[in-house]
Amino acid sequence: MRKPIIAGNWKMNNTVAAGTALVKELAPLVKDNNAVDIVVCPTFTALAAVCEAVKGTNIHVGAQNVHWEKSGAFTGEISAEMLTELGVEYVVIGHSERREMFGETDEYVNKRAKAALAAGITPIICCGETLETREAGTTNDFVSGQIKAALEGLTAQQVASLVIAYEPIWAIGTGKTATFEQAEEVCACIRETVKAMFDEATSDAVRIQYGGSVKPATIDGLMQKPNVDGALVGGASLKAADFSAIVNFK
Ligand SMILES: O=C[C@H](O)COP(=O)(O)O
Repeated sequence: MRKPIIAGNWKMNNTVAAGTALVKELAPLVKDNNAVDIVVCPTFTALAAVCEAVKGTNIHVGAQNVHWEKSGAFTGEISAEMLTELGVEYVVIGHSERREMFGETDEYVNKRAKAALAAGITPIICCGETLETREAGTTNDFVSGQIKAALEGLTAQQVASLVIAYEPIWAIGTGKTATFEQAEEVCACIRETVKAMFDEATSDAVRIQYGGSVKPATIDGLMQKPNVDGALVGGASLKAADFSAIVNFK
């Protein structure tokens, strides 16, 4: 049985003050929920303060990116060790915004995932198609290709421990959630891809989230789908009332 995981990707939102205020408001609203792994992913600058603010709660902290090298001349980058030092347990890797705006490639995604795992951080590996790809009818092939590249060279044990987020690009920040059936179809395809690359035990264990305009009104239906194990939430994770309603789905 896979434990659901719901993560809030704050993207470039929330200062230290706003981020700590948000988790302090969120904590009492989700404190009795031990059925879900709850994660918030602040900006780099707010990580230390948010890690401190969630101590003693059931909220975990993720970063939004990580570099694959341990240290060196990589201006503007952050290593896995710098994250674990703060208490960061998860990292979002290969988000479509990074792929579209910051030159993120499948090769980088793979290197980041390996570095995170080596440091004991759980990667949340993002994949998802554009509207053009969906309309061309090649979504499953495209997403499957992203997953094969991202997981190349990892062990079955590592893959079983990580999280994959399926986020159709056309549904991100647009208010257009994929239908529950569309989400399920691609999440099932991702699980099949993992099974073909590794084995059934690994594909049964890996957790797959859906992301893209997830709201309190849509989470219950999504979570009823057998291959959807949680959500990666953007906009709705910025309000404690909305995010807690999503985390506390029925
Ligand atoms: O990482 C989160 C996703 O990009 C979803 O964002 P959204 O919920 O604002 O559509």
